[in-house]
Amino acid sequence: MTAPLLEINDLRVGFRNRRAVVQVLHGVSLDIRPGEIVGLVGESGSGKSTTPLAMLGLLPANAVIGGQARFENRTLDIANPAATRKILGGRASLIFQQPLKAFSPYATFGRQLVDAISAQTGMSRTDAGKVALAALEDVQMPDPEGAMARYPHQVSGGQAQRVMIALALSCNPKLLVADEPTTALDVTVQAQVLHLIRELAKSRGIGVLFITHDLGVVAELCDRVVVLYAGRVCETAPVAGLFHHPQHRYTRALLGSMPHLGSAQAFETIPGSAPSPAALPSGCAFHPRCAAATERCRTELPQMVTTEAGRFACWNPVGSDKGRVV
Ligand SMILES: Nc1ncnc2c1ncn2[C@@H]1O[C@H](COP(=O)(O)OP(=O)(O)OP(=O)(O)O)[C@@H](O)[C@H]1O
Repeated sequence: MTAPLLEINDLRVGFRNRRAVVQVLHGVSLDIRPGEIVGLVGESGSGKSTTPLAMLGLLPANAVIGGQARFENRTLDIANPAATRKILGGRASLIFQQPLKAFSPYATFGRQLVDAISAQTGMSRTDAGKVALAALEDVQMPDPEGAMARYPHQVSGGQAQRVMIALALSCNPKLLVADEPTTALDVTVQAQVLHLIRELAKSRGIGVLFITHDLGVVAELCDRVVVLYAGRVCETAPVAGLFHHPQHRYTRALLGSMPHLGSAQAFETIPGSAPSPAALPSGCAFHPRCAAATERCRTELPQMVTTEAGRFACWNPVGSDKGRVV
């Protein structure tokens, strides 16, 4: 197996407010290999966005960060966002949900791409223009030359998302963080953008961390999944294994809450709501919402168990229902 491009161990993040530090991530570990697409899923507030922002050195000044990270075999000083940015700058790119927020409405895409590429690489504007055009061709932008002359309001949401991906790819990143990039798109355009991300990751060996709350997208796109609950990884496994044999009760509940197309089976809702980081339940944070919770779940934090299929942290995993843990 190839060595990880990025490894994060025991990532802890808190946000300082006037009275205290509210802990939001409690020791998140994950890795991403070249060409691998890792999905990061979880409910709102579970820490999906905080994780990559910490990895990229993009958290605000009130963040208190701890843990270890390595990128391309170099140790990152994760507690020091400026030092992390220095190493990752130009090696990692971020795309997010609202592409139009990445661009000024007052300048053409061509001008903005050329500005960004020449600022990042020191290239002349003429050379940066050629790189920009090639990047628009790589993302299969219809009429790439025409797109260079267009303003952001003159293109569709899907096309703006392609330009943002072109911008992200123009610095030849090794790592791409995609934070819900297709949530605002209609389903056909969403499928095209997912296909594009997969093709680019595989052909260029880019490691992708894809953040989403949509398990359908994960099934279509990702190689491996990391499930977050209340700032902790509760399960991680290759996508097929996780969908067919989830171990953590929360993972199973999430899968059960997916609508099944063409199936008469009603989807289940997860009772209650995700806890606030400032008031986490004792033991397993999911226990108040879990029908299979035991006394141990209420009092003791579950330890991470590693199996051939993946890792999970649950005192009473789904596999134990059949008398065995797979
Ligand atoms: N700058 C900040 N200052 C204080 N608290 C923050 C800050 N950024 C995030 N948080 C808190 O950290 C927790 C995790 O937020 P995060 O945005 O990572 O969750 P998420 O899983 O991405 O949610 P969503 O799906 O809604 O985007 C939330 O409780 C959020 O309020």
